Amino acid sequence: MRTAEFFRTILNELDAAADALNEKEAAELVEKIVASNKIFVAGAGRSGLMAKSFVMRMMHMGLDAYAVGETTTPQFEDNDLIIIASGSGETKSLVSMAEKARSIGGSIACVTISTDSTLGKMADLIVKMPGAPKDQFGDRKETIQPMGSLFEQTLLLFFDAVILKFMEKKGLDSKTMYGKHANLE
Ligand SMILES: O=C([C@H](O)CO)[C@H](O)[C@H](O)COP(=O)(O)O
Repeated sequence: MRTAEFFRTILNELDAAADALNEKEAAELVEKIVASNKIFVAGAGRSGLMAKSFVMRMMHMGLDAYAVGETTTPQFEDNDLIIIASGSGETKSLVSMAEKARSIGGSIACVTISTDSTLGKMADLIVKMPGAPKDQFGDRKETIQPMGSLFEQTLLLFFDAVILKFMEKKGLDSKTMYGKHANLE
């Protein structure tokens, strides 16, 4: 297949993913972000990279948002929210993190394919994503892509859509947000 055909196949997979998104869950996540003091986002591997891009845009919107694990990330406290992105919902480091957050008393949101997973069951708020988890266990037909690629792409686009919802709600625009963009690059 030509590269452009693979590209189109990926876009078709993402098109189907958009149709499968749950609007109510997305709206609840936006409300929870608005209501929280600090917002922490966590994920491992490629899911973690998508999580970091979300944190960056939240910072551009003026939110007190952090990626877990950075040297400058502060304490999680009981009025805070942690958003955990995990396709499988079983990544061990994230489960421990959720347990710690639970013991502190803050809220846990989980963006995952696997709502019945350990993380899914621990979460106060779940956003279910379409797609296949990275082990692609069973006879999966959702994607031609390896491992969790479709989930990770969906995550990036979902988070960008959440940013647009937030911007609409708060009357923000790109120009204002660019005022907070790093200028020591
Ligand atoms: O890096 C990853 C891998 O390349 C899968 O495509 C995953 O994002 C990482 O292993 C975390 O997994 P999940 O917690 O199941 O998202």
